[in-house]
Amino acid sequence: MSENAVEVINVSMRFNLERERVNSLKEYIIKLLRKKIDYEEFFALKDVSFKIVKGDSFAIVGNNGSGKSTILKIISGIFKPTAGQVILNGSIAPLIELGAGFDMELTAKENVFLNGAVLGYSKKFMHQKYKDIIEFAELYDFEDVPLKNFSSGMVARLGFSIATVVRPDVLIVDEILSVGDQGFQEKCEKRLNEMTSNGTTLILVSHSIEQVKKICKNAIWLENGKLMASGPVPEVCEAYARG
Ligand SMILES: Nc1ncnc2c1ncn2[C@@H]1O[C@H](COP(=O)(O)OP(=O)(O)OP(=O)(O)O)[C@@H](O)[C@H]1O
Repeated sequence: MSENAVEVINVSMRFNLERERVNSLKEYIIKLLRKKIDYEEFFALKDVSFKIVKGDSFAIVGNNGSGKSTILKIISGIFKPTAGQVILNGSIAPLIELGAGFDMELTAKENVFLNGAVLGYSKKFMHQKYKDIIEFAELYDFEDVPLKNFSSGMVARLGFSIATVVRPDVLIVDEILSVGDQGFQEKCEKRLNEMTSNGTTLILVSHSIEQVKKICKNAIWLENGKLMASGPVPEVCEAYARG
């Protein structure tokens, strides 16, 4: 058995960016037929390698556009990398991105079951967990309210609560903590600490260095898709702060 929960090996990710603005589908098709669309190759990640040991609390830090969400999407299998590979040992529960896994027309209750199904859990299992989910999210008075009437913080609370009610081997948390208020953030941090104490591996993306220092042991720093530093949180955060 490998001691690593995640191994990222020489991963690169290339996107094709359109160089010129196309104003309509008609214009796009005409240009496409005349082969006049120019693409610019853009590397969101360049030859990135790192390992995350089982049970670690691991942060990914870096400025806007540095490739953090892209690497999370590659680890969770949403994107296939252009080059390199990811070895994953165990189950993974990517934290529902704000709004992405939800149907805003449905109620909180309906969304819990919808998300459970998307994550592959049975209806029976979701019935057992339902009360815990609503209680942790503190949404007892809003069970039958459509999500479109929720604040973004309330949606985030529901997403966090669903993703953490089960104990996956690897949990991914992308910025979502920053949306909740102070009290809820502390509750989330406590739950994350409990989960890592029980063997879950946590991968956290956060712009709050204070939060990273509180929750995580190890980290990497990405800049323009390149790995700038990796190691214990204090060292990586210091290097990041020095720029
Ligand atoms: N589907 C896509 N097509 C083209 N370019 C993309 C795509 N997804 C991301 N990019 C580009 O890749 C780069 C890295 O994006 P990414 O979302 O990984 O950054 P990030 O570090 O998560 O940023 P932030 O801190 O702002 O969330 C950006 O320049 C972005 O424009």
